[in-house]
Amino acid sequence: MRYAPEPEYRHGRATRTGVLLVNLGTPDAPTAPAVRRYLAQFLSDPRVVEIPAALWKPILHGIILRVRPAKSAAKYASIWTPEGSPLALWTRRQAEELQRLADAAGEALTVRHAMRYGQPSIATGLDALKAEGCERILVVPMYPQYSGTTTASVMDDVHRWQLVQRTLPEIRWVRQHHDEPAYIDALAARVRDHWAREGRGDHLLLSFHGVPERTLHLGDPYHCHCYKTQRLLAERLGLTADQISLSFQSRFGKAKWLEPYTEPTLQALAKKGVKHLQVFCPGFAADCLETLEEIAIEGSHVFLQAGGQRFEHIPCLNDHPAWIAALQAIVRRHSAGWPLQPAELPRPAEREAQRLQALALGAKQ
Ligand SMILES: C=CC1=C(C)c2cc3[nH]c(cc4nc(cc5[nH]c(cc1n2)c(C)c5CCC(=O)O)C(CCC(=O)O)=C4C)c(C)c3C=C
Ligand SMILES: [Fe+2]
Ligand SMILES: [Fe+2]
Repeated sequence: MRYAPEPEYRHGRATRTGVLLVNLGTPDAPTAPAVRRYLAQFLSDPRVVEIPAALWKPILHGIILRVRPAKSAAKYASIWTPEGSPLALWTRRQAEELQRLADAAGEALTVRHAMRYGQPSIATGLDALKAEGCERILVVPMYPQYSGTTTASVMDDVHRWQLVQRTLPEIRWVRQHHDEPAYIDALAARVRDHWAREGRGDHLLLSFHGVPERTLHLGDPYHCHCYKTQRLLAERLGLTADQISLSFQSRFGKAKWLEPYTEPTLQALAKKGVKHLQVFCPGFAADCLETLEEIAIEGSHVFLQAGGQRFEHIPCLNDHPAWIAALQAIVRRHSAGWPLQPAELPRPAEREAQRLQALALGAKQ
């Protein structure tokens, strides 16, 4: 059959609005086989690697998936928690906390989380929301800065799910939130919290995930979004141009990626005389391998080796209350016009009228 079976349909039940928070995904375990499964799905996505499949598949299966899983698994092992991968646990917690805020406000929202690669899948999340009576669903890719490599891929997967639905919910999505005031406020609150505990460093470096440079020339707005986030955050924190800068991390492969790269930037800052460096990753909604291993562990080594004296990684937004409140604001704005209150029950006066009508009908028979 072409279409997935519809959930049991109940007449007259209250409909709800669903929210699906979607992040990238992460392996199930810090082991080479689990990382291989994850990377095979991730790196086969043509949105992520824009090399013709005939050229890319032999490289992916012949080289990358033989070598990288063991190396990456060792890195994952260094940041793994008793509750699993940090990215998985923070994303789950973000959905739980947003649900709690909606419940407290009396809003008929059902919040779930999903992962673009690995589990829980986007299809599982959408199936569950539909089965819970959500006739309207807001998809929130947890990427503040839009990129074809990430945000668009989430929507590809949502569209694949839609192709096999007989009854479609109304779907909206948050394309980007890199300049949303509530997001900038949450970033500023996170940095100020850190300053209150550790003091203010000599310099604040914002490290964003990189993408191949050619995507910029082909029209991807990611690079501009990162710079705008930096400008707005600097304004909100009252930092001048020499107190804050931006770099791009996590380069993959041989091609040129967006510059400046994070690693040489860390060395250059130390050489320039920055003693106390604080690094913050506003492009990651949750701490993950790229922030906890690449920045907090490796980045720290690089900076100290180059002559720096003190290095701190400022945690990502994770479950910071200002960020959950920002998510609530983003959801409210994007669901404007959708009923967020539970479907209204008949009011007493209407019920009385119905009772009288029923009596009158009965008397006529
Ligand atoms: C191969 C190209 C890659 C592109 C393009 C890319 C873009 C991109 N990624 C994120 C966010 C995350 N990436 C993470 C891990 C990760 N990224 C790549 C490759 C590309 N990313 C790889 C191969 C990996 C896996 C780890 C490794 O083997 O090095 C993560 C962390 C996942 C976790 O489990 O913790 C995140 C988050 C963004 C935002 C982005 C484009 C803007
Ligand atoms: Fe990545
Ligand atoms: Fe990395």
